[in-house]
Amino acid sequence: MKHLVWFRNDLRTEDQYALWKATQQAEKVIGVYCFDPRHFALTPYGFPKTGAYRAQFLWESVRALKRNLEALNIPLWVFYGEPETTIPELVKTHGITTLFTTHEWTSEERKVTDALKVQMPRIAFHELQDGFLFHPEDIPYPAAKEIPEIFTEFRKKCEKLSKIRPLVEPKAMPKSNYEITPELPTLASCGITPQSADKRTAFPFKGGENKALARLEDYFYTTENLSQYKQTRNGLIGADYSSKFSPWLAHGCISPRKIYWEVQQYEAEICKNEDTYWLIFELIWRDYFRYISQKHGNKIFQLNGIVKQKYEWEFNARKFEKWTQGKTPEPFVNANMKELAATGFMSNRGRQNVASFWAKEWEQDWRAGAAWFESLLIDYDVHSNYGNWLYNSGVGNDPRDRKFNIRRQAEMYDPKNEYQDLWNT
Ligand SMILES: Cc1cc2nc3c(=O)[nH]c(=O)nc-3n(C[C@H](O)[C@H](O)[C@H](O)COP(=O)(O)OP(=O)(O)OC[C@H]3O[C@@H](n4cnc5c(N)ncnc54)[C@H](O)[C@@H]3O)c2cc1C
Repeated sequence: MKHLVWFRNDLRTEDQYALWKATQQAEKVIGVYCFDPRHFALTPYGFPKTGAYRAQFLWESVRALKRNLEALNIPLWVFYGEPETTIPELVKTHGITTLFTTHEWTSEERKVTDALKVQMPRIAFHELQDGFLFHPEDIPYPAAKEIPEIFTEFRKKCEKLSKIRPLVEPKAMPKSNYEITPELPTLASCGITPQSADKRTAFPFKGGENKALARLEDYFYTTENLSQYKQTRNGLIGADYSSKFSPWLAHGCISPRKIYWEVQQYEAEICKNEDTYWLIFELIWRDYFRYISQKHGNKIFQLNGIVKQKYEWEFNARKFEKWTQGKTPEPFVNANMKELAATGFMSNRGRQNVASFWAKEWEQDWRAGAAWFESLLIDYDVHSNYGNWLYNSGVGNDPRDRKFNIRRQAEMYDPKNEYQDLWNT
């Protein structure tokens, strides 16, 4: 059996189900990653779907994956091209019989997978559920339509009735499995001009599995910041107010299960408190939005979202420019938007405020805001981004439908104006 692992948002070797399965009883295993030109095209709003910060992080993550696979004697083929064009050719030249990949269900990803299946009818496709904390087969909801609309209900039932699966390791292949493959296409060939993040960045993010593990080691064991996580997570400045795991999770450089088991170890060895639990709590939010997107499908991209109530929305291009450039009447919103534009990152507190301002204060089409985040964020993840935008815009899973008082938020979370001074002056 000759196996191909098609990597997408799962750029790791440890605890990666598609790779793990592919390396069981295989005669040959190769990997493929495609920088899909459609991911670098312009959105209808006129800015790129993938901006320079995320593109750079992605490129670093793919390069790291290639090295880590090499250590397992597995070659990684990397193309700039659509998977529907490049993969069938690779399958033919390598006599591949079976394709392993992570199951993706959002419409753009689905279209690509389905087109590929049509083109390769003789290839056995294994799409594995991965990237969750609670595996879909282990949750107490047999069908996606049964996922509750209230997060707390989901969390409590999963915590009570589901177990987190142990980690899995791929098998190394014999040396004869390896073949030399071309270097990665450059970012320039994807139409990206590399851009370095502003020195004021909260974190100098670098892509790849090893960097993810290094951050985990640092945040848990070197600094023991995990012991204060719940108290500091609403911070705005610097590396350590929160874990900064999101870009690695979004690209699949680390699995949420790995983080979960590491928290268990930390709790056994160093300290167990509400703060250490809270990181798991937040990872459950991440899972929740994945399940919500499975449940509601394309509704998560639609103006009225998943609620029945209809709001009046407008799209004013001048307001959009002011919001994206950090030129609104609200200094706290401006500081956050400038940080995003200059670094590709923004704190969770900042994201909630700028989203609320755009959608609730100015009552503008929330999808434009979500598209801007998609372009800029290093940690862009379709489920978390659209799920949170729906939530903050009053068309998602927030039973309270809140609007943030931005001035009050700035007083509470930036009482000495340090954050606003950092970005607004
Ligand atoms: C409007 C809006 C858009 C967002 N878009 C994204 C996105 O595209 N990608 C993304 O990963 N997160 C998104 N978030 C969630 C959250 O802001 C980030 O995950 C978090 O700020 C990342 O920093 P951290 O890793 O230090 O988080 P930590 O506070 O250290 O949390 C640990 C992990 O828990 C998860 N998590 C925490 N908060 C949330 C949340 N509200 N929703 C889902 N998962 C969460 C993340 O995986 C995060 O890495 C968005 C939030 C808002 C309000």
